[in-house]
Amino acid sequence: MNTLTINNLKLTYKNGHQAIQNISLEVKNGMFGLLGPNGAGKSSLMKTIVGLQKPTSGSIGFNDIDIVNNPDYIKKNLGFLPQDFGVYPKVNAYNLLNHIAILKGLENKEERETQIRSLLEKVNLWDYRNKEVYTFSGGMKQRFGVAQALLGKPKIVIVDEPTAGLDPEERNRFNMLLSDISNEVIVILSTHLVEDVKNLCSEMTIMNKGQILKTGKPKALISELEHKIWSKSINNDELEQYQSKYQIISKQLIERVLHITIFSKTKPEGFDAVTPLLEHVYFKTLA
Ligand SMILES: Nc1ncnc2c1ncn2[C@@H]1O[C@H](COP(=O)(O)OP(=O)(O)OP(=O)(O)O)[C@@H](O)[C@H]1O
Repeated sequence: MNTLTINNLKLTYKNGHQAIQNISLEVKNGMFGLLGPNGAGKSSLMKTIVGLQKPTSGSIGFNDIDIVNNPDYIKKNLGFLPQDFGVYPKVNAYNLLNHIAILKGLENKEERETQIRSLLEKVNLWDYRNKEVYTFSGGMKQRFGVAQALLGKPKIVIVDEPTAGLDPEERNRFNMLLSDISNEVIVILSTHLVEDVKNLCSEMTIMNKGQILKTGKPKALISELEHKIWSKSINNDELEQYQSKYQIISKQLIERVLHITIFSKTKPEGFDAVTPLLEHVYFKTLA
């Protein structure tokens, strides 16, 4: 079992912006969802975990090793799947993996070949090993990204906005692959999509403005909202009046009619009960 322990972490950028404000978290093997809107501080937190920048204060331990002062330990055990690799060179999948493996320090040729073959098979790209990666579809590129992230058998894998730009089928395939690898390693999934967290993560945290607002198992967080979510269709010009009276957590146009969803511990007059979803947890937490 791997454990990542973050204690009282703070990060203030040179311009004075406090991107991380006193974060504490414990993450173990499995898929951990880091959910928050753009600018919440997710990337700042990831970059600090992987040692690309030092925190202003606080500690980060990985398997009981202080990785703020020993960033090499996390770097050796890390797989990173960025949102976008940018431009791929005109190199086929096999050779590109081989190149990355060498950069990652996999010196033994036989060991490299065994790992590359097994990873390409795992991500269903073995038959495409001689194709240049830049010709791959979005889903194939993401699966290639998983293969490169897993080279060197990392103990922690960080994935940034992984399903952006994938069609639903590719997205399912990719999600199953992530779920499969998370049995043995920590996978941190950074995203602003509630959907990905709902489908994949056994633990999650909601972050905004550099702070952790809520942490727990998605199911448990949803059940906290049982019998507290209500909806009603209203006229557009009634919105202000409802806004002043209720805690509105979302507004939606359905067939041009405005529906509001609110949080209330008791049933408000004229509202219908709604089965709570992770979306409600997210919007209630951010509200
Ligand atoms: N190098 C930097 N110097 C100053 N401010 C920064 C720097 N990097 C990020 N920020 C600011 O810190 C805040 C958090 O940014 P961060 O990129 O961590 O958010 P995020 O949750 O990853 O968002 P996104 O999903 O858009 O990447 C933002 O307000 C951003 O403008």
